[in-house]
Amino acid sequence: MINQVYRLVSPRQLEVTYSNFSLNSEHVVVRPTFLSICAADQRYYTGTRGKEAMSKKLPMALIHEGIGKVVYDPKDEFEPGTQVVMVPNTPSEEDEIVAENYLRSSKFRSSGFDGFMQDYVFLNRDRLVPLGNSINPHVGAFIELITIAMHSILRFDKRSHARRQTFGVWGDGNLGFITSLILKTLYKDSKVIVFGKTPYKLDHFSFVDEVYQIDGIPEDLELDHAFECVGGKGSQYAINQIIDYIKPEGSMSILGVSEEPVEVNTRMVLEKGITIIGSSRSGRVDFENTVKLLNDYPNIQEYFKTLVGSVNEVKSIEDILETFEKDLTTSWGKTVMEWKI
Ligand SMILES: NC(=O)C1=CN([C@@H]2O[C@H](COP(=O)(O)OP(=O)(O)OC[C@H]3O[C@@H](n4cnc5c(N)ncnc54)[C@H](OP(=O)(O)O)[C@@H]3O)[C@@H](O)[C@H]2O)C=CC1
Ligand SMILES: O=C(CO)[C@H](O)[C@H](O)COP(=O)(O)O
Ligand SMILES: [Zn+2]
Repeated sequence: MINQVYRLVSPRQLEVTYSNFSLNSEHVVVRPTFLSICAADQRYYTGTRGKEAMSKKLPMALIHEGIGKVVYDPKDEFEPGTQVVMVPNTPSEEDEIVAENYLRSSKFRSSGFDGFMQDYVFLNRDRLVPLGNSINPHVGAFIELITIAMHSILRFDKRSHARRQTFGVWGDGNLGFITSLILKTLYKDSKVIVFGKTPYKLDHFSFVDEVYQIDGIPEDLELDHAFECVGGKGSQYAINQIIDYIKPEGSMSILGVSEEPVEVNTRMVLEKGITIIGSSRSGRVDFENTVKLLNDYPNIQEYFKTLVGSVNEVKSIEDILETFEKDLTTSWGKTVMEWKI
């Protein structure tokens, strides 16, 4: 079977390549339906990912957030038409301590391994999680980003001390929204405070207890634990502000990706005995937990719908380019592609 793969070859330049796939293999074949653009895809698309990574990882198909429908399963375990979310992390070994997304041998789609911008995606059987019919497909498109927050909260829960009166979340964008919403859902008795830069964005966080602009935080404010969901240059400022406001022995989860190393006030990390928890990507179990969360708390989906920035029909390479450019100029929410190419 000839499959068309839409690969980024250099910044802002895509090419169609044709790859041959055997239907007799073990892979389940999925037709993507709704895809969503991640900040990581934009770093490759615009070429800001850094020269070395660009030359090492390109050409490749972008996008690691998406859902689709099964079109062919050689073992007939998935009915054709089954709605599934695709897991971008692809492990090749198991470890009893190290999770699949931290194994250096794992491949991650749209990071040196073809992502979901293809006519058909050929996936190992365990890289699909059935969605059922009660999940809105526009929200479904960015389930992978929800799994990132779920994964980091699970890591935090296992590693932090038990006092959870107040959580701080830095970042008034997509990941900050998702993380604070899940914290508010899972830790009902805890206070969640969001810290951001833009009043218009902070207005979307109607479900949290308090929001502050980062230049107007009360001096006596204190937090038990905090999540950094900023990334880029802003993450240095956010991390150091967290160190200032967190109580001794609190945990700080870092999720934002920075291209350059950031300077951290290690003296105060030591003096306060802060636990720093790095968190990257997610694995199958996080997708299962996330689908369960969306089904267990139908109300949460209503909030996630407010994170859908736009839904764009994609029928050609020009449409892909237009959608990536539109995403760059969008200040709020996720850019979703309805994949009709
Ligand atoms: N660990 C992981 O596995 C994953 C990490 N990420 C990373 O998480 C980061 C956030 O992603 P996403 O939410 O989609 O991006 P967004 O751009 O939507 O969100 C970041 C937000 O933080 C705001 N901000 C900037 N500086 C500060 C600051 N000092 N304090 C508080 N807020 C600040 C930004 O405002 P403004 O735009 O005005 O500067 C923006 O609104 C990115 O680096 C992304 O790559 C994403 C997915 C997975
Ligand atoms: O977005 C992500 C997961 O959803 C990760 O941040 C992304 O995979 C990082 O990868 P890269 O090293 O290619 O930037
Ligand atoms: Zn991502």
